[in-house]
Formats: sequence, structure tokens, C-alpha cells
Amino acid sequence: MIAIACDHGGYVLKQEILKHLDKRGLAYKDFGCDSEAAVDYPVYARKVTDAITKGECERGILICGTGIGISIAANKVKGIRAALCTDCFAAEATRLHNDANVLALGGRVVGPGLALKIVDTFLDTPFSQEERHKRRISLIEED
Ligand SMILES: O=C[C@H](O)[C@H](O)[C@H](O)COP(=O)(O)O
Repeated sequence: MIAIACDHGGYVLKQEILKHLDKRGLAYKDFGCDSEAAVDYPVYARKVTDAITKGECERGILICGTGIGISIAANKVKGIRAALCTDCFAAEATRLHNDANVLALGGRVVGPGLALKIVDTFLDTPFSQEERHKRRISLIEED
């Protein structure tokens, strides 16, 4: 199950991503927002990180205007590894190396064509399971 949320700056791109997930038959929970009316991105980041930390969802997608604020907010939560990606190389690498569990996108940065490729790359790439990457992720998780 994929948790997805956005602020007003990511709303239009989120609609494209939802259509794409529907086409692919992938299950998701949409935690809002539901229009282009201004909202506060930390609130929506928390909805997705809660769904992941509670075990309701395995992966998350967060979208704000730049992807920056919403990824900063998400990364404050222990166990969340949110990666802001603007290309497919980064999306693949962050799954292989960081086992990122949240993809952050900037609705004012990437167009829908590229964004959907980034989403597919993120969702379809497994963690490499290599020891050096596991060790580094453990170090991140230490307090
Ligand atoms: O990092 C923050 C996000 O990009 C927000 O989407 C952005 O700051 C919202 O800006 P505004 O309130 O001017 O639409």
C-alpha cells in the first residue's frame, strides 16, 4: 500500500500520479490535500509518515511545490528516509542504496512525464540488500 499526500503546490501533479497508480492497478491511500487552496505541507508530510511508521503503508509519495519542505518535514520522523528526486538515476539509486521509503517530488519543478517515470523507478526498484548499504542505513537510524 502506498501513502500519498501533497500540499497546494503539489496538488496538480498528485492528480496525475493518482491516475497513473490507478492505471497500474497499485493500491494507495490519498491523505490529501484536495484542492489548490493553500495548506501547510508539514501537516501532510506527517499523515504519510504516520501511515508508514504505523505499518499501514510500506511506501510514501509526498509532493509540494519544490519537494524540499515536505521532505525536510518527513525526514524528521525516525524510520523515514525521504528522497527528493528530480531524475530517474536518483530515484533508482536511493532505492538501491538508501532503501528510501518516501519519494518527494516538486510539483513546480518536474513535469508530469518525468514525474511519472520517477515514480515508476522508485516503486519498481528493490533495495540492493548489500551489507555496506545496510550498515550505513543502521548508522542513520542510530540516535
Ligand atoms: O518547500 C515548500 C513547498 O515548496 C511549498 O509548496 C511552498 O513553500 C508553498 O509556497 P506558497 O505558499 O507560496 O504557495
